[in-house]
Amino acid sequence: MANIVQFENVGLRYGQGTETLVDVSFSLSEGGFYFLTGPSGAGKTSLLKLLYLAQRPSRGLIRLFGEDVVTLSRNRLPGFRRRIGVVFQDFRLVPYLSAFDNVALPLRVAGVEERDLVTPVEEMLAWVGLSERSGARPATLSGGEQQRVAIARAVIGRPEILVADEPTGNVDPEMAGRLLYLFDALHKLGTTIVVATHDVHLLSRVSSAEMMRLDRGRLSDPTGALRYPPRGPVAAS
Ligand SMILES: Nc1ncnc2c1ncn2[C@@H]1O[C@H](COP(=O)(O)OP(=O)(O)OP(=O)(O)O)[C@@H](O)[C@H]1O
Repeated sequence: MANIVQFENVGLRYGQGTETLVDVSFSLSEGGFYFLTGPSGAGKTSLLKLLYLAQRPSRGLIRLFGEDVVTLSRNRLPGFRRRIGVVFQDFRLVPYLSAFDNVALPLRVAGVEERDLVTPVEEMLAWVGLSERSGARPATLSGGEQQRVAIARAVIGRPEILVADEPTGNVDPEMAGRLLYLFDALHKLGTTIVVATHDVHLLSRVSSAEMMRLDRGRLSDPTGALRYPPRGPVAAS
């Protein structure tokens, strides 16, 4: 499998302080499933931000889809960002938009015609089990329902990489199981999945996942992702 992500000696420094990420080097294979773990403050969110192009590194090389993205011109960034879906821990749904319109947002931003987006949005809402809640605003949805809207929005544009930051932080174990089921379904379709999590239960449930561990800004295995011991297949709850 080709490398879809490559970091070489990446450093990230916010302001004048010490580096938050130090000499981070790893590569991710296309179609892989990766967990990023490490204690609070280790730099997981910072690493993900580099990956989904919300932040540029202070030094080092980052290649996405085979291209150097550190020196990428501003006008090419949106095209790259569209290839990466992001599920934020706090969902970041637009509060005044319905579930339908939140999921439709990336397609509208990409210029998809209204008549062409109804079917994919409805299919995506059905996939996450929210067909009945299509017209509901985020504030009237449960935390788990909001999260499923966030996932539907992240994957509606068929991203090649899906990044999720602490996706089980706000949901109960049953919801975490459903979430993993959705991620696994996407993984089976060929999407590369990267999930930052503290949730040891989650880590034990994807037998094919590889694990990366950050500690004080350094990857504990600088040569790349470590294979996580298989513990049986993903179970849908
Ligand atoms: N925008 C920022 N400006 C300055 N410092 C920041 C910024 N974002 C993060 N940091 C600092 O970088 C370090 C790593 O933070 P980061 O959020 O990446 O860690 P994390 O591993 O995701 O933590 P958690 O598990 O608690 O979410 C922390 O010391 C944090 O205070």
